[in-house]
Amino acid sequence: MTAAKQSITELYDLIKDRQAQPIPGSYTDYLFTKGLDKILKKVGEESTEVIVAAKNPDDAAFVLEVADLTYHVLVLMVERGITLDQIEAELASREGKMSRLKERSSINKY
Ligand SMILES: N=c1c2ncn([C@@H]3O[C@H](COP(=O)(O)OP(=O)(O)OP(=O)(O)O)[C@@H](O)[C@H]3O)c2ncn1[C@@H]1O[C@H](COP(=O)(O)O)[C@@H](O)[C@H]1O
Repeated sequence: MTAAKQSITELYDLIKDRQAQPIPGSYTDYLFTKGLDKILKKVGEESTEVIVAAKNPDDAAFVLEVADLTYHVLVLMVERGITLDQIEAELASREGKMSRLKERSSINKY
């Protein structure tokens, strides 16, 4: 049996749907109702949780935190009216470009 998957696009569309047709009591509706500051606070919290989880050997906990952050970033994008197409276009514009890798001097002054 293959594991169920939800694509980023499916989740984005579901969140957009929740914005257009709110379901009172749903967590997504709660975030949209609270507004940008609350969504930003959650993105900040979830980012920190990803960083902490990445330091630990528990892969399942790390995956869970990355999924939480992904969901909250998608809510933020919908709130700001940014589409996945815009992100994909930005990523595509970088394809094939040489990264500017060069020796960097070590930082020894604080
Ligand atoms: N992917 C997610 C998802 N990831 C995380 N979360 C919610 O994010 C919250 C994060 O938990 P926290 O403990 O940090 O936050 P909290 O204490 O519940 O809330 P705060 O008071 O801190 O805001 C939890 O309530 C999770 O349920 C999500 N809620 C919804 N989705 C997806 O969105 C779809 C629509 O969900 P509803 O909006 O609930 O219908 C669902 O089918 C899912 O696919």
